[in-house]
Amino acid sequence: MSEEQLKQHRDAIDSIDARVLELLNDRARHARTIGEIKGGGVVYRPEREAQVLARIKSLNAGPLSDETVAKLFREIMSACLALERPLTIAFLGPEGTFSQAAATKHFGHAAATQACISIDEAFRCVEAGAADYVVAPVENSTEGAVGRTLDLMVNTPLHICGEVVLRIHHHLLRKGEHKDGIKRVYSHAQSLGQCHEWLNRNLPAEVERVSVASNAEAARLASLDPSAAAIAGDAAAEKFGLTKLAQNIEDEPNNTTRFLVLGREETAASGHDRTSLVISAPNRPGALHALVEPLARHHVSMTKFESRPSRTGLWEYLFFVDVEGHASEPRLQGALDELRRDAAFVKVLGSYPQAVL
Ligand SMILES: O=C(O)C(=O)C[C@]1(C(=O)O)C=C[C@@H](O)C=C1
Repeated sequence: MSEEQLKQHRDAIDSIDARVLELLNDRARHARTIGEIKGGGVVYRPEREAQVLARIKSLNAGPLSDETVAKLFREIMSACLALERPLTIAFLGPEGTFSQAAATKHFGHAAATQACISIDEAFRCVEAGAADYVVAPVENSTEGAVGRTLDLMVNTPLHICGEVVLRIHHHLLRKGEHKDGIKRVYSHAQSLGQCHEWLNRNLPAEVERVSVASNAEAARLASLDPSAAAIAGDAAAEKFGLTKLAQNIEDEPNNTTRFLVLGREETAASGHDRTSLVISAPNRPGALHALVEPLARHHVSMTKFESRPSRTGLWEYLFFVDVEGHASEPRLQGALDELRRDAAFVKVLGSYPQAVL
């Protein structure tokens, strides 16, 4: 390509950038006015954000991929929302955890993130109004449910307002380039589980596996201890200046974690929603069948069913159920009315848009 052709295309890009900039600020002015109309009320509208992103994907004619344009618009909306009022998102810290990556994926980079020492603390922070939303892991495709998040949802006054699905890549990290002399590997118990086979095959049996509060904490400890390594993701590696001795060491190639977003308000229907419930059945034959039967009869499809001891000291279980649709839809209302009549305990944890990104 000649210099002349190159210049022509760069001139075209310069003039397009000027138009894009003008349009972005036009959009931002509208968002700021919307913020004024909201008059100090709730600024974040998950159902509207999901609709904007879904529309952008459906309008997209390429060559940029649907995923790429959605990510760009995610950031544009994040910046527009920050003009209305900047949000603070509580997550299980320290900085560099997958929970923080999930928070940024969902709210964009204009939202501030607040590291908390535990999932309990992150919930409390939002319940007390010290942060706007909490992002908490709820299930991993390899390791299953995150029990603490499920337990906290039973009693919290917060409502689920969104979900984030994050692809999880783990790396073996260390200060320095050498694999020799590793005496222990730090990581979160879930991550040690997700890399169990790889560790068996690649590290001597005497290397101790030490579970710590988070992957980022594991990376911090490994950065201080020359005889240690950590299993953690990219963000933690970067934050603590660790070298990747081995990449993508998760046993399951499609290792993903689903996070829930909770806030103090309920969310309106977006048209493509999910509802999470927790139900408990009396301990008698056929009780469980009686719980799910109304869902089938009202044509409500179930996308998750998870049981968990109720922690009352009795031998009873709670069932965490996800269904398609919003609790305000008539078919779901019908099923919920029947459930409330028959079950020992029913709580709607929230209706929220299904993940778009
Ligand atoms: O539509 C709104 O309510 C807005 O505030 C605008 C906007 C956007 O940038 O599109 C920003 C924040 C909301 O969470 C949803 C959408």
